[in-house]
Amino acid sequence: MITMSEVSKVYHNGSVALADVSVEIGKGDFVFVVGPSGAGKSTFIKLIFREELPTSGRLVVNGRNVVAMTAAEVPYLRRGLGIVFQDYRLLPNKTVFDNVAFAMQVIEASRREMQKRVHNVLELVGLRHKLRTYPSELSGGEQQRVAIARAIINNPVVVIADEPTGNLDPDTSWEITKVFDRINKAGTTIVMATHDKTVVDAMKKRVIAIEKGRIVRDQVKGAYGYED
Ligand SMILES: Nc1ncnc2c1ncn2[C@@H]1O[C@H](COP(=O)(O)OP(=O)(O)OP(=O)(O)O)[C@@H](O)[C@H]1O
Repeated sequence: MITMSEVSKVYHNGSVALADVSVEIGKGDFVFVVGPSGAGKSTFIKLIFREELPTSGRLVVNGRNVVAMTAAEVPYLRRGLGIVFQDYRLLPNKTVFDNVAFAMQVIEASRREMQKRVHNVLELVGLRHKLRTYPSELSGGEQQRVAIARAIINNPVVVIADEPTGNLDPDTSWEITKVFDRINKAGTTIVMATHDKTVVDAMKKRVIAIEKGRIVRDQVKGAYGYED
């Protein structure tokens, strides 16, 4: 699904965010990316959806060469990815239903099929009853559920999430993690950068730890491994 080979990322100001990273993430994996602040976790996520380009190295995502890709090809890459952020990024003037439906790539789906699909993903994240609600009327956890529904509406092969529980209390963080687990159990690869020790330790999934831009640990049933 994702193959990084000797990937480095140096920002314009000289900051070395990633140095010589090689890693393979396979279909159906559930991976936590952990590490101290400034270690390179967000950069790792940004490279996968080509928000940033590697300075050197090779990166293949869903069979696409992300480095050689033209700007016109980027939407095709992103169509195969679901992306979730810490701050939800919902459209404030659209209802829950419309936020999710808006992201749907309608090829030849009828309106009825489209509605069914939106209802199904909202059911999966536990928000079917909030269809006509606006984001400002939802709690943080509910807003993140909508963002996850939007991320999976096109059946992505991989869902990547950067600190998705960063603004949420511990109980809500756990609920959101369970939603990701449900999506993973249906076959979708999950890559989640997080500072959430409780969640990582409870889930016992693969843990990739990054420090100063380098992978220092890659465990199959890992733990968070830091005190914070
Ligand atoms: N756009 C940018 N321009 C310059 N330097 C950057 C940029 N983005 C990140 N950096 C630097 O690259 C390094 C890695 O940053 P990154 O955001 O990937 O870390 P992180 O592990 O996600 O940190 P945090 O846990 O605090 O979110 C840091 O030194 C950071 O200052």
